[in-house]
Amino acid sequence: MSGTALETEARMLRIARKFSVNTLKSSRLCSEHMYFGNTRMGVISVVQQNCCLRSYSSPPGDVKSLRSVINPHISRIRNIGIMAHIDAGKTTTTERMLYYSGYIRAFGDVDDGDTVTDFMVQERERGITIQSAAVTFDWKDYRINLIDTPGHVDFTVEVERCLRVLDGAVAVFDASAGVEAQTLTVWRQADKHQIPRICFLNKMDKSRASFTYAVESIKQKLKTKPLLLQLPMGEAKTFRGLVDVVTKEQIIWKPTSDLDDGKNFEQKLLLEADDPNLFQEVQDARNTLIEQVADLDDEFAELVLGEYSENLDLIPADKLQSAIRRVTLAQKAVPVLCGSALKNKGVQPLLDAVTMYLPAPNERSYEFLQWYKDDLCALAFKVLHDKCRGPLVFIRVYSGSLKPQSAVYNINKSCTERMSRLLLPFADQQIEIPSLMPGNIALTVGLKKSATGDTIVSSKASAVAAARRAGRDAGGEKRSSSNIESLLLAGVEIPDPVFFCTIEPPSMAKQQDLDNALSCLQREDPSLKVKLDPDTGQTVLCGMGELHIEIIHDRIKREYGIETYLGPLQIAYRETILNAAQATDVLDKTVGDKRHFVTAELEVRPRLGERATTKPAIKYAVGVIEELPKEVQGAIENGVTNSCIQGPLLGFPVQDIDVTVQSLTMHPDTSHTMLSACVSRCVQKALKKAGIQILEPLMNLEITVSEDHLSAALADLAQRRGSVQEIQSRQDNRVVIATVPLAEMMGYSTVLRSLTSGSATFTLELASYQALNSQEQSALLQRRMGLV
Ligand SMILES: Nc1nc2c(ncn2[C@@H]2O[C@H](COP(=O)(O)OP(=O)(O)OP(=O)(O)O)[C@@H](O)[C@H]2O)c(=O)[nH]1
Repeated sequence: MSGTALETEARMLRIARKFSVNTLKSSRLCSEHMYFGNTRMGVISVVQQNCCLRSYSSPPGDVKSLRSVINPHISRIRNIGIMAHIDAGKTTTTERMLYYSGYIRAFGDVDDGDTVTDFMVQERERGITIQSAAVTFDWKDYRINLIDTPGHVDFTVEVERCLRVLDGAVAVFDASAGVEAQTLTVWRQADKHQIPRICFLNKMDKSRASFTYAVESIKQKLKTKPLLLQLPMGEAKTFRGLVDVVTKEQIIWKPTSDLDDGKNFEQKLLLEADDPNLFQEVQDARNTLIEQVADLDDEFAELVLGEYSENLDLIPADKLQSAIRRVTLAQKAVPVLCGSALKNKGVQPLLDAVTMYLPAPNERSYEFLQWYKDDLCALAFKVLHDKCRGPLVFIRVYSGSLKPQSAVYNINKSCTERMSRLLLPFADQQIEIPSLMPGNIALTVGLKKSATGDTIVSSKASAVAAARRAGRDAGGEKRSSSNIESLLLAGVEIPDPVFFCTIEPPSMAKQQDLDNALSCLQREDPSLKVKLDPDTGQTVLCGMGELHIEIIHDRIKREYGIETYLGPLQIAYRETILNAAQATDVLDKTVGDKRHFVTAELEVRPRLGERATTKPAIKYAVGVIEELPKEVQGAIENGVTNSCIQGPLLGFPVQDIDVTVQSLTMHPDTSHTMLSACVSRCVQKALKKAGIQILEPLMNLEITVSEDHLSAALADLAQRRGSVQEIQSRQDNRVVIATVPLAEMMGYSTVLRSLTSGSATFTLELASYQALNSQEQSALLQRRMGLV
């Protein structure tokens, strides 16, 4: 056998063996990743041969169809996210989806730490999803790109980033808890991105599961119209199946004697004789559904009032399904399904609903796409670091196409990069493909500078052409360069971190390694910020929560082998101004034979009533902007933005200010760097004059606690400057809704656990920034100066 043939066979054996492994215990980041050949032909031949190796284990049933579906028709693609509160069952549901679609031979168990999508060591140990993992699989004739998103609020940015590339989402609920805090947060994020959703009431087998309660909480808390497409047959211990309200078919899972994997179920029309009460319930539910849909969809209303007005029973299932699809896509209502992922019930109908009711990529509209026409526009939405192949970047293509071995241009980084390979992330395998078409998602190899959230286009010329179109189509309105840039970007808004701490390597010799590790981690996770403390020269980590920083610390140790020391965790305060103030600054420097001369006059003003932002609004007095070339404007904007990164009092970011450039004169030889420096100094002067107010992060806190421990939790909250807004009942528990300053929440999880014997859970989410009173502000100043 030739060397190549031997290699191919070895590869085939490895592939076959890998499919037969029931549990995927090794970390996939370090494991050898297999390629199915470099060319399309290679893909076909290896897959065909592999299909013959049935004695090892059959590969996923549909792998052979890869030949025809490397780039399925856009209408057959579903880019779907699964979102929910922590522990609602997203990972378990994903595993079941992969199993039923044939991409894994046995499902993993979150509790045993062997799932496919939770693959980082920390995720397996802690049983939570930290980084969203994108997984591709086929269900019937559809390509599903599924993204499992994290439930912990420290990783909200991960959720936001995923929502950007999704066309639809499945919201998973614990049927015994209904809508929980994090679901609400993610739901709002999905509203912001206008993502059509379906709801899956999971855990119907749990002792306190209640379909009615969960539906009611969706109605009340999410302020949406649930469309009940299924009714459960039994609840808790008696939960055994579902009735499809649209088709009136009952689906009952029947375990075989040796296996209860949920593959075996009976689907048949529900007859009155089977269960008269249930039959009537389904009949009523179908009529209600028809009325709801007719209220929301004119086309369907015509059918109901016309052809079928005499007998609603005669409305064909496919007409009702099409109407449900239209109202779901228009986000006028949300289909609701139910099941138990753990007990293997309800996941196949959920997959059918995903393909039936959620949109294809071409059914969504994205504003930025109009500027690209048919040119490539893609978004890098996730970066992984593979020890052998370097950074792997997950990309979604919106328009145009992507090919391996080609150069692409990153708008955010203003650089051209070369991409060597394109891979489809099929379950835990990656399959090399020759091109990626609009609407699809893939992994790229070779992009070294691209980070999560970057927009990728075919070339600089294409970016310039798009910018020109965006500027030209502005309808006479003058847009600043940063406005045009934001129009072109498919990127994600990253909230500012609320916690920070210093991080030190064990010795100076390891500093370089630590810097490398941190820059890799930052490319993966843009919510992690790293900066250098200008006074002490120490590296500072800024993150979204205690858990976030803890995980980063852990990953540096495990993945990069560096034992680091973290300083005490501190709060990321903000600074703002109390009054308007003006300042003038003059820079006059001669470097070599060049004279750099600038005079700048600026005014700073508090911005009222808008969403808190650290991005200063930059304005120009009448007559100033007309005279300024674009590059000079860019340098001024740079200077203003830089001066707001570190406020004059404690060095925290400055928020909510307007800066007006009142006059500016400069010598023609002046460099842009000198101009920025002068503007920056002038803003700092004005800020100092305007009076600085320190702001602290105020958090929304939701504690779910049993009645017996409620008073202990409330007493503790009072000590933390907490303000209780509402106490709700949720089944046997109480839910405390409060706001509390983040500064009072250090180590809260440990305290709450001991106060409530581990029975309470909580979620914490940034609400706003509130002003410290003068006593608190001077106490903080003293602490920061080391006086107390
Ligand atoms: N009774 C019951 N338990 C379930 C069901 N689905 C999941 N679980 C359990 O609920 C726990 C959380 O499940 P996961 O799948 O990790 O939930 P998740 O939403 O992915 O959690 P995070 O990634 O941490 O946000 C595990 O102990 C599961 O075994 C279900 O249908 N019924």
